[in-house]
Amino acid sequence: MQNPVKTIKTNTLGTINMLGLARRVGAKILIASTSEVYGDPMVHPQPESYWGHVNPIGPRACYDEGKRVAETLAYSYAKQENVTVRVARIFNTYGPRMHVSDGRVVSNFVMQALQNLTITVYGNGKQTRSFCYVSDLVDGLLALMASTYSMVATGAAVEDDPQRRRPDIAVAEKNLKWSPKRAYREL
Ligand SMILES: O=c1ccn([C@@H]2O[C@H](COP(=O)(O)OP(=O)(O)O[C@H]3OC[C@@H](O)[C@H](O)[C@H]3O)[C@@H](O)[C@H]2O)c(=O)[nH]1
Repeated sequence: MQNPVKTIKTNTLGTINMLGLARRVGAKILIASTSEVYGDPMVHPQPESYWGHVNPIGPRACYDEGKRVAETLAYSYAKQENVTVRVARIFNTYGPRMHVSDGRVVSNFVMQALQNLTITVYGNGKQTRSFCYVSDLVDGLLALMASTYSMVATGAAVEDDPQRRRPDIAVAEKNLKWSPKRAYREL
């Protein structure tokens, strides 16, 4: 990632600006989200109901978390401000008119093959992706914008209440020599 700070600013502040504009002019707004909201997923294939497995401070975090915040903003504006939002989680898309230095795998391999350069397979090459041809993506986005379907939840307040929380404090114990002093029974 070339510019992590600009990446997260664009995804957060940029989305706030656009959602504010949509509210002002009464527009329906499409949030072009990403499969990256699932991080390195533990569930395959990934349904919309899956919350993901994202490293919040990893090298991709500004993009992944920025997009997650963008989705949160969209649904918050929908619930609180009645903005009509549609969120599409776009997977790896390819097709004509990709920029030669886009950097994604399909255009990289095509450019490398055309220039007789070595194909750059990152890592062990065992990773997989689902690729979507650009016209299929456009068809899907048009259908989404034309539909009345929205994922805005209307359930009870406890709908995403975490089932378990318990911190592993080994790192703080080792590096900070910190551990909690008070047990429940003393309070
Ligand atoms: O030259 C390359 C480029 C990429 N790769 C590999 O190919 C795989 C795909 O990587 P890409 O850079 O094309 O993109 P990704 O699939 O990770 O994400 C991209 O498409 C999906 C969208 O949701 C994301 O927003 C977008 O960044 C990765 O495992 C990557 O390591 C190579 O082996 N060589």
